[in-house]
Amino acid sequence: MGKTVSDELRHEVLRANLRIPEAGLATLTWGNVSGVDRDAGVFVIKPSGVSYDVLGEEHLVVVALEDGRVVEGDLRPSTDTETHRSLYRAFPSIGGITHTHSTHAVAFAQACRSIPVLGTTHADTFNGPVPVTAALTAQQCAEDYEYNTGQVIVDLLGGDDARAREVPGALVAHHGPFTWGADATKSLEHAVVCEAVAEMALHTLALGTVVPPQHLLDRHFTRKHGPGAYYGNPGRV
Ligand SMILES: O=C(CO)[C@@H](O)[C@H](O)COP(=O)(O)O
Repeated sequence: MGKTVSDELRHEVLRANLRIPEAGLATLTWGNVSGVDRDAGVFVIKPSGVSYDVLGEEHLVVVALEDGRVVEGDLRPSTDTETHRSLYRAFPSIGGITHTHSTHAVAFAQACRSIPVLGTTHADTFNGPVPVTAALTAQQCAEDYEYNTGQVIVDLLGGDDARAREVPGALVAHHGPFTWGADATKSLEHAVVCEAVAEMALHTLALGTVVPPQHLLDRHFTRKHGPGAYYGNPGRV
């Protein structure tokens, strides 16, 4: 079978995966990045359990958006593959997805608290708190757990693609952050920002929170992304 995805997409997905340890976002192999080719109806994702220091383009796995079948690749795709697939199918603007277990974002996920907007660093990327999902139900865990891990994010955002563009990430309760973007590279960059603002928020909350003025937050988001509807309650956790 000929190659199902471009060399460019493979290279971009590999590079984004290798930036997970470079950015200090993962312990062991606790993170994965994918990129989608919607015209081909597939996405490329990191194989499960493969260490970043041996990861190569030849290890990446190509998966069908429609039903999750492996269409190319010899290794088992990431355990989070169905979560990625669930998000790609719900939000058409998403071109890439990153999942990590980065320490400070996971702390908020484990506390079931959103990452509040406490400053312009956050507002530059996320037009609202990085929200946290409800915990998966026993049934959601028993059936299609990984797909449902994506569905709780979809439910959290109301399936709203516009909101997914303005707040390109969410915390899965008791688990960790998923971020996304126009491509794999942007999704990784959003994962870096998510972890950075989670750490900043944790320190700010310890010092005593001062809710930033809305006009300041709006100015920072809109100067980079254009006008948008502001979601969420600034500073409320
Ligand atoms: O969320 C999890 C585990 O809770 C995963 O992200 C693993 O930490 C990485 O799994 P693979 O991508 O190696 O299958």
